[in-house]
Amino acid sequence: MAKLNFGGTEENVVTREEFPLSKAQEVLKNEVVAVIGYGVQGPGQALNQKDNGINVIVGQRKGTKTWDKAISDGFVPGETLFEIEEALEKGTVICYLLSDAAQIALWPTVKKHLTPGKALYFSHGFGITFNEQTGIVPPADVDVFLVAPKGSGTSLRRMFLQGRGLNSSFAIFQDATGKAWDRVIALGIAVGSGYLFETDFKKEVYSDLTGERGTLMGCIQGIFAAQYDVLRSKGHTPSEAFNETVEELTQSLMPLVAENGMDWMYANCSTTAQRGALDWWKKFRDATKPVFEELYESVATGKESQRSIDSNSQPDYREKLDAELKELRESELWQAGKTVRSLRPENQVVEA
Ligand SMILES: NC(=O)c1ccc[n+]([C@@H]2O[C@H](COP(=O)([O-])OP(=O)(O)OC[C@H]3O[C@@H](n4cnc5c(N)ncnc54)[C@H](O)[C@@H]3O)[C@@H](O)[C@H]2O)c1
Ligand SMILES: CC(C)(O)[C@@H](O)C(=O)O
Ligand SMILES: [Mg+2]
Ligand SMILES: [Mg+2]
Repeated sequence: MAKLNFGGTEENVVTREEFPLSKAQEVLKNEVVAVIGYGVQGPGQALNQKDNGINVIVGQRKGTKTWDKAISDGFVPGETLFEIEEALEKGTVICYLLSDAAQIALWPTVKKHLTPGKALYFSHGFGITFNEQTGIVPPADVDVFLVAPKGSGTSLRRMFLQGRGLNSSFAIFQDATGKAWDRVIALGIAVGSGYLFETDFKKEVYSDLTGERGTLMGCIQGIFAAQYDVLRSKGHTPSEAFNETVEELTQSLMPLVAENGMDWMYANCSTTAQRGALDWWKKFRDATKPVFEELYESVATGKESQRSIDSNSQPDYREKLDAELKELRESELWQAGKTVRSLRPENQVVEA
């Protein structure tokens, strides 16, 4: 494993030079990788493995939309697409990619098929770390590990098709066969990871739940809404408020941050903007830090995982989720965004 220096701290990272795809194919040549669940990560990971020449099968409930999606993605019923229990029986590696809440209900069935020497693969530390809430306690004679792509399953697939990889975390919880390391790294490469960063189950789930509730998703919507509301209340038009809050950020400035860091983005803006941003960022940090502390505490005490389990186990959770997403979509901010997005050249309808 390569040791890389991250701002002064050395960490273990597996690179594709060290563990090329040919090595992953060799390690997995006698394995049947059963991907259970075909939501967001399922398709990305299953298709990337298929394209990488891995013997991958999908386990889904027949008659569901996702079963049909797996067929349209090229999985063949009876050959590479099976009912969940059949796939569990055939698989030597079980990639458990149902939603975290759904993993609880299916666990007794999965456990039944975890015969000695098999591997149980997660893309999250959730089920194992919060096992008092999930009841997921694997038998001692199977390998248990995770590869958690740090991004959406949609991005995992898109970046793979572009010939790039998405960074993933990996962790081993249990090495029963003595081969867990080779197996997890081979799977990490096979699902389309660029680089694999070492962690443990608890750290992965604590950071992941914090990140998605925080800067990645929850916080960003919160600060967008706050700035947009202030601009609107001061008489700015929706388009001006949206452009100044979201469009410029995603289209112009974040790509610069992604390319070369925050200071470089700042340096490519006016001295006026730089002065203001340098004066104000610490105020925003100090205002939000207590909220992040509260969030981390809520994750660490198991409150967030319990809330996720409770709400996602309701029979009508999908309808409730859709209603909340609709409220967001129909808010003035995102309706203004829809019109602004339609003006991008790639979204212009060309008159015949
Ligand atoms: N979504 C992502 O991009 C992402 C990224 C990194 C890690 N993860 C992790 O990967 C795993 C899978 O996440 P996901 O977002 O793909 O899952 P998801 O929420 O999209 O659900 C996956 C599948 O579970 C099925 N499902 C839901 N309830 C079910 C039930 N009761 N019985 C049987 N099947 C049921 C759904 O139909 C779907 O096919 C989770 O552990 C998640 O935390 C997800
Ligand atoms: C894509 C995310 C937010 O990183 C993932 O953690 C998820 O749960 O979907
Ligand atoms: Mg997550
Ligand atoms: Mg994540």
